[in-house]
Amino acid sequence: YGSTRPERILAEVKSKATRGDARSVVDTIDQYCRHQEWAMNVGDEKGTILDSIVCEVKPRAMLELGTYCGYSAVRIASLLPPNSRLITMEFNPVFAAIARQVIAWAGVEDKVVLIEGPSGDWIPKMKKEFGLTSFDLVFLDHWKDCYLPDTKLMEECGLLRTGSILVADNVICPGAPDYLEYVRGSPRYESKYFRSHLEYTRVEDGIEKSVFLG
Ligand SMILES: O=C(CSCCNC(=O)c1cc(-c2ccc(F)cc2)cc(O)c1O)c1ccc(O)c(O)c1
Ligand SMILES: [Mg+2]
Repeated sequence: YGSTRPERILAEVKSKATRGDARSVVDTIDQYCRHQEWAMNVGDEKGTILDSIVCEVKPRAMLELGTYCGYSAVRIASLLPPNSRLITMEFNPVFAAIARQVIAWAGVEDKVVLIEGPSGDWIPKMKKEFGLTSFDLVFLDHWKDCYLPDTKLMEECGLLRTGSILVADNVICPGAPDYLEYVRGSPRYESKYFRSHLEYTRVEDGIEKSVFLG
């Protein structure tokens, strides 16, 4: 039931996942999207790659571009050390409203700040709005043709420091060719491709991890 896919995902979480248990929220969404209806969460396979990077980096300040239903926000927040923050940005108010409820159900709302609006408007304001110096880790999972312009904007706004890490979903499917060419060709990045599959399918996709060298 529910009129939109995100509403049906939220309904599934409320009926099947244990309140306050982030892992059960993640597993419930994966189960639903694998067996009932596909949705554009990073998913379990690529999610495991993301988990390993989050655990390795232990970010104090992390940014996610593209919240959707909050699946990866919950996944990431459950791994963050105490007094670390994930700022997650969603353009679509309908997605944001659902994500807030999924994040609350998982009990990670004290680690997640969800902001709504276009990334191009928000990125120049982040330092002032959040008292930030830079992001330790950025997860790009929003419009694929925004990966490159937003990366350049984050560089220009001084939101990346030597060692900041960019993790990009969907670099093969739907694909972000201009972004890939940039981070792989630029002397300012050290890039690595993690081969995987499009969430819940056998279609090839992958995650690109790029370290900003300053
Ligand atoms: O949806 C958006 C943009 S943000 C979501 C970006 N993410 C994707 O597009 C995305 C897509 C796919 C994918 C889709 C179809 C396929 F056949 C194959 C792959 C997979 C992913 O993992 C993704 O992350 C939005 C914004 C503002 C609005 O007003 C609005 O209506 C919609
Ligand atoms: Mg994605």
